[in-house]
Amino acid sequence: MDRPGRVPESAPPESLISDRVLINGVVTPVTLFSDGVLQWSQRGHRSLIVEKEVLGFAAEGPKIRIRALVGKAELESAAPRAEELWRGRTWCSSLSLRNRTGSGRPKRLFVFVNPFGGSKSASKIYLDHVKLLFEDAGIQFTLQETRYQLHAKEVAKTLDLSKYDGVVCVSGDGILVEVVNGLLEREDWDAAIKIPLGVVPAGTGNGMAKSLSDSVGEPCTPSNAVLAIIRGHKRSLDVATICQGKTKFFSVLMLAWGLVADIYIESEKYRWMGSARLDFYAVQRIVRLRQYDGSISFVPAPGSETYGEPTSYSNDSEPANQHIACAPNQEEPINIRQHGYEGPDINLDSMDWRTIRGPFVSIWLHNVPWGGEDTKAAPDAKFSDGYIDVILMRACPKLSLLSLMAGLSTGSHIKSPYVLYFKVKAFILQPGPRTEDPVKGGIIDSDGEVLARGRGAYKCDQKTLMAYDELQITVDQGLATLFSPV
Ligand SMILES: Nc1ncnc2c1ncn2[C@@H]1O[C@H](COP(=O)(O)OP(=O)(O)OP(=O)(O)O)[C@@H](O)[C@H]1O
Repeated sequence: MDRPGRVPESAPPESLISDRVLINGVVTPVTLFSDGVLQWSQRGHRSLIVEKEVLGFAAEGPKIRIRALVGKAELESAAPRAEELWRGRTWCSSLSLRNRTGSGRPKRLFVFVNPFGGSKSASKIYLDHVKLLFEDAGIQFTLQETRYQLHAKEVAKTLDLSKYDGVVCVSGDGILVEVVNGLLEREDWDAAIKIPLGVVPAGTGNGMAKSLSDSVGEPCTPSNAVLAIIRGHKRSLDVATICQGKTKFFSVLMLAWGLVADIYIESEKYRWMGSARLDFYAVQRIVRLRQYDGSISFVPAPGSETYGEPTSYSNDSEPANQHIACAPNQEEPINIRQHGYEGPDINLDSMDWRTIRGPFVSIWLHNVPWGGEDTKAAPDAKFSDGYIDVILMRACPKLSLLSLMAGLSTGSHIKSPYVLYFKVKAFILQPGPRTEDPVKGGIIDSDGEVLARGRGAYKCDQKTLMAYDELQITVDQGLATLFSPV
């Protein structure tokens, strides 16, 4: 608590309660003000903003234990220490009331931990940061380790949400996406999707956690993410519905086709390299650059109307069977859901569509600015503007492409003359074959899930949710809710 006291303002807040109490054995005058500042004198003026810095209180006989975060170093490293012992039950109830009411702090949370995500550090992050801070904040929580792929989605589909004030994912983005898909596949999806979702970065792809922390200029650390959840601030998040006929996937981060998808997915074979695999494989792909035929159509957001040529809406993505989807190279169809959210209720026919024809190097759609902790893919993306950002790359000299890819960490790639960057309300992707090898198709990836693999693409014998064919993407503004630093 080594901070100077409050800077006096012209109209000072009222004192709610004031007393002389024992702090670490020393009688000290303390005041709680109406703006939530707790101020005392001990070797100079010192203060705490109750709603922001105090995690919790506990009455211990005649004493109160206050648990607070004290200083940046502790905030970034580990759990805070229990700080001071104070006297008086009136204080306890005043502080608790201040701390709990109005701020929307969660009291009961359901916590997923993926022990196998990223560098397998989620369990340690849970023990070192999440568990301790939640305990200090007096939050009750239920822990669920994910045991297999899609386990989190399964649990989210049936969880009794009335028992919780939020669902937290100690993982990469993959578990968050599973939870969103699970919630939206419930019959009560419209109530279920309102539950606030928290992300504590513990995977390889922590794009959502990074987007949240960067929006307030904080480092993307587990402690910062946990504190944001404890404080209980919330923000809305757009959800994109990707559909092919009746098959749907709900995305909160991104969709990639072409170079970016090829780098993410094909570099899996170099997983042993850690995150360096992406840079290593990106250079390989740029040296032997592929281009893809195909086209995109979109409803531009205001300000993006000059991109592409006018066209009319047509949706040819209707597989024969209404409840199954089957990629052309698969023998067995994948069963899909029959209940739940069907996507935003908008009349696409009546909208002004535009189109751009390939060949393309890459098509990348982004919902939030960061695709990972080092990838500022869509610098202008907003959590809930109701639009998706499109980053379109055309063929360009290899050196320019290398410098463009290097600019991904700062977002400067969008200034390249070979990149088009604009916002859309709805989007249709018609993926085609590689220009230099037309018997081969590409990969379509959304939020880490391979949605479709074309003929001859990497691991094209594996099952995918959709066929390498036309996909339609629509955005539902602010459908989901996130715990957020502000
Ligand atoms: N016990 C488990 N064993 C194997 N895979 C799991 C397990 N639990 C969850 N998964 C899968 O791990 C994937 C990655 O999850 P997570 O969100 O933690 O990390 P990521 O950063 O998105 O990806 P990764 O770390 O794998 O690159 C998810 O798709 C999830 O289905």
